[in-house]
Amino acid sequence: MSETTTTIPPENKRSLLGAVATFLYLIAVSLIILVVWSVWQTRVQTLNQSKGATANLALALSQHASNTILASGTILRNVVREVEKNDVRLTSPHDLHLFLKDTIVDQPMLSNLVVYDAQGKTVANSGSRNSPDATVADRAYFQFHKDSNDRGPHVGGPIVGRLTNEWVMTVSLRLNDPLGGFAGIALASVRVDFFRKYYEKFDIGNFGTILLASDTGELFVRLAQKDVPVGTSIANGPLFNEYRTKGPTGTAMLVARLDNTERLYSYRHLEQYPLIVAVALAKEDIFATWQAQTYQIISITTGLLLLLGMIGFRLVYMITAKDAIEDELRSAKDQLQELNGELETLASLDSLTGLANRRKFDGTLAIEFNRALRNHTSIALIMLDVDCFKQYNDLYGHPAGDECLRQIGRVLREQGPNRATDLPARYGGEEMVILLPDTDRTGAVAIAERIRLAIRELAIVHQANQNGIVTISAGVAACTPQHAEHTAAQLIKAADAALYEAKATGRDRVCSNDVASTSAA
Ligand SMILES: Nc1nc2c(ncn2[C@@H]2O[C@H](COP(=O)(O)OP(=O)(O)OP(=O)(O)O)[C@@H](O)[C@H]2O)c(=O)[nH]1
Repeated sequence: MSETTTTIPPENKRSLLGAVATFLYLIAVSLIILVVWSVWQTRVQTLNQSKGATANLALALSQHASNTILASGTILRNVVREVEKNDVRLTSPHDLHLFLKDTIVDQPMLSNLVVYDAQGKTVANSGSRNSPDATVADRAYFQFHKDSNDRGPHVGGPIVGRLTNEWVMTVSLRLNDPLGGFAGIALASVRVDFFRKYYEKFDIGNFGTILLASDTGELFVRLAQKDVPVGTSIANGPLFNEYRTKGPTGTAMLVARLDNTERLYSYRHLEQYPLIVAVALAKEDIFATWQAQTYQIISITTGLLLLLGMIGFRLVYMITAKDAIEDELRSAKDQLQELNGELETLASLDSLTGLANRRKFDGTLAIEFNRALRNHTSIALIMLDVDCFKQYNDLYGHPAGDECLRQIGRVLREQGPNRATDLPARYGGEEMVILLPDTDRTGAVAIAERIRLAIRELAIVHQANQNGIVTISAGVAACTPQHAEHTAAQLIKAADAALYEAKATGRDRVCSNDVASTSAA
């Protein structure tokens, strides 16, 4: 029977398991790399978007501050024009007050408009209160205009307005007398609160901040959770360090000293005025959504990795189990083959004598006869029969007869075959045969004679037989088969005829015969 099951050598099984483990490991590592990469990319994107948003807002707020100052400057220019039409010293304070009062209407950013003379004393203001003895000669903006011919607006502060008592940013212009000499200043007080209210409209998260400061570091506005007084100096803080080292615009992640919070700052120095605006989003706010998404992704990835691990274990288990089942099947098949072999042997054996049975003999005779026919070799057959066996049974009983046949069978097994192809068999009853392929008549007769003597040597007592012991008679036939001339049946017939002759001529002897002479007869 041919082997049909495909068996996998153990080293191949090990390498298959190794390949499965490596494959799953690579999938897991790739998944982790992919997740880390995508999480990192999202973080970079989030940071870049925030950088863009804060930079844009800083630009918009710097524009707003510039426009506010520009508008204040335009108003002041009208005042200057009005005052310089005459000498400031000749201007009527009452008329000027009315003019200033008219001018400030519909200007919510301004808390006051004032005209000061060359000594820093108030000529007129837009408000109802006046302090004619008070002087601003000590204020920096007054000193600036006194010392400079510059006719552009000067931005100062933050200061608390003496008349309005509120924090303001000052925008001022120089007044000249007709000869070009210093005649005083016109000043607009821009409410710090105006900026604050505007900044409050923007969403800067829970911990973000917007600030407006002079470029020397004094705060006008700082919109944040923790309140810081107007006028506080942040000149030595990280934002101004950044501004001093990196230039007029920039973006940086900094930790504020005022509240110890890490923020992404975008700052911008106004192009024309000595002011800096900065917008900052807290790192905590920027990455809040990213962090939540990252936790979700990590949970899903962990789930996927666990699933992958379970699939891997299942796969390895299945491969191992398949191997075990294959091993079991193989061993069952081997056992089955062994049993089949045993059954086949049993089916071809005679149970009493242990010789081949009639079925086996018939099959072997057909095969060997054809082989002899093809190869032109001789084939011989010995047919032997126990002498007076009927009397033996009658005398000693059937069981004794069986035992006698068993002993004769053993002699045939031990003495009969010279070669592997020789076949001793029980032909039927107490008749036995020995098939001798590639053996001629002389050789077969010699074997038959040897067996006859060996059975005599058993010396099994048989009172009813001549000599008082069990003997056999044997008929031998042989031939070199020729096509269309000889058959196996003829060989049997010739051997049987020789046996008949042995019996007829006195038993305990071997007679031989030719197949040809038989078929001729
Ligand atoms: N005990 C036993 N006897 C068997 C067995 N097979 C055949 N016999 C007996 O063998 C005897 C054969 O007797 P016969 O054929 O008359 O010949 P014989 O008595 O041997 O006389 P010859 O052949 O002329 O010498 C019969 O009595 C069968 O019953 C067997 O398996 N066991």
